[in-house]
Amino acid sequence: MQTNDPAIWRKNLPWPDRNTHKHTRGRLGVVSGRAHQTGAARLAARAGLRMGAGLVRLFCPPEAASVIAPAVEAIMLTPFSNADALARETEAMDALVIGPAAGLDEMTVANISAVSQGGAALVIDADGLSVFKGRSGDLFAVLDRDDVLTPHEGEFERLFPGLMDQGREKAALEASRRAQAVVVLKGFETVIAAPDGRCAVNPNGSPWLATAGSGDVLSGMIGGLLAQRMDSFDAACAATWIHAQAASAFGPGMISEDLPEMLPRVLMSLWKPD
Ligand SMILES: NC(=O)C1=CN([C@@H]2O[C@H](COP(=O)(O)OP(=O)(O)OC[C@H]3O[C@@H](n4cnc5c(N)ncnc54)[C@H](OP(=O)(O)O)[C@@H]3O)[C@@H](O)[C@H]2O)[C@@H](O)CC1
Ligand SMILES: Nc1ncnc2c1ncn2[C@@H]1O[C@H](COP(=O)(O)OP(=O)(O)O)[C@@H](O)[C@H]1O
Repeated sequence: MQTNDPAIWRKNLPWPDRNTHKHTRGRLGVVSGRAHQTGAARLAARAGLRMGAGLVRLFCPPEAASVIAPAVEAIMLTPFSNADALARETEAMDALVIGPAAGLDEMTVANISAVSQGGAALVIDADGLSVFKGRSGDLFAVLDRDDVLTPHEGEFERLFPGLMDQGREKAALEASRRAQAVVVLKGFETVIAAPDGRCAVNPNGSPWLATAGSGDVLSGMIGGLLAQRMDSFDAACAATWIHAQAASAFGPGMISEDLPEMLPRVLMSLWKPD
C-alpha cells in the first residue's frame, strides 16, 4: 500500500503537443440514462472534456435526445435504440463511462455487455454496478484489466458482500483480484486497487464532495484520462486526487456542477511545460 501522491502519476499525465488533433487526443463516450435522468451523464461528460479528452460524445436513448441537446455545446450527442446499436455507435471510442443514472434494469445489463465487446476502456459506476447485485460474476465475466469500477461503500457491498469486513484496503485489493479490473473504493480515504497488486490510499479527501453527482464527475474524470490512454490505475489515482483537490479549492457551497470548472486550476498546478 502507498499514499496516492502525485509523484506516482504526474509524469504520466497526458498533455497535447503540436501534432495532436482532437481525435488523436482521445475520444470519450458517456452513456446517458433516460429522459428524466440525464444530469449524471452530462456531469461525467463535461468532466471528461475538462480532463482533456479531445472529443466527448453522449450516447442516449432516443427520447432523451431532446432533453440533452439544449444542455450541451462542445459535447456531441448520438441517440441509440438498443444495445446492439450502442455497440456499433461506440466502436470508435477510446474510453466509455456507463452506469450513472443508467437505470436498474436489464437494459443497463445489456448495454454493459454490448460495449464490453469493443476496444474501449470502461468506467462502470452507480447503477452499472448496483444492477449486478446477486450476480456479480456476470459483470466480472465481461471486464478487461484496463476497466475501472468506481463503487461507493453501498455499491461495493452489493457486488462484494461481506468483503469490507477485511478493512478497506484488503477489501479493495481482493475485489480487484476477483473482478480483474481496477477498483476505486470511494469514501473519505478512497482506495485504488489494481489486479496486479498495486494499491494506493488517497490522502486529500474533501468532505465538500458529499454532494449528489460528485461521483458522476469522478467517473467522467477517469474516463477522460483513459481516453488519452493513461494507464488505468494511474488514471484512477490521478483523477481521485485532482477531484478532491478541486473540491477543497472551491470549499463551502460547492455543488457537483462546480467541479469540472475547477479542473483547469488544478491541472495547471500539475502541468510542467517543456
Ligand atoms: N444528476 C443526476 O441525475 C444524479 C443522478 N444520480 C443517480 O441516481 C441513481 C440512484 O442514486 P442513489 O443515491 O439513490 O443510489 P445509491 O448511491 O446507491 O444510494 C442508495 C443507498 O445506498 C446506501 N449507501 C451505502 N453507502 C453509501 C455511500 N457511501 N454513499 C451513498 N449511499 C450509500 C444508502 O442507504 P442508507 O445508508 O441510506 O441506508 C443509500 O440510500 C444512480 O444512478 C446515480 O448515478 C446521482 O449520481 C446524483 C446525481
Ligand atoms: N465525507 C466525504 N469526504 C471525502 N470524500 C467524500 C465524502 N463523501 C463523499 N465523498 C466523495 O464524493 C464522491 C461521491 O460519489 P457517489 O457516492 O458515487 O455520489 P453520486 O452517486 O451522487 O455521484 C466520491 O468520490 C467520494 O469519495
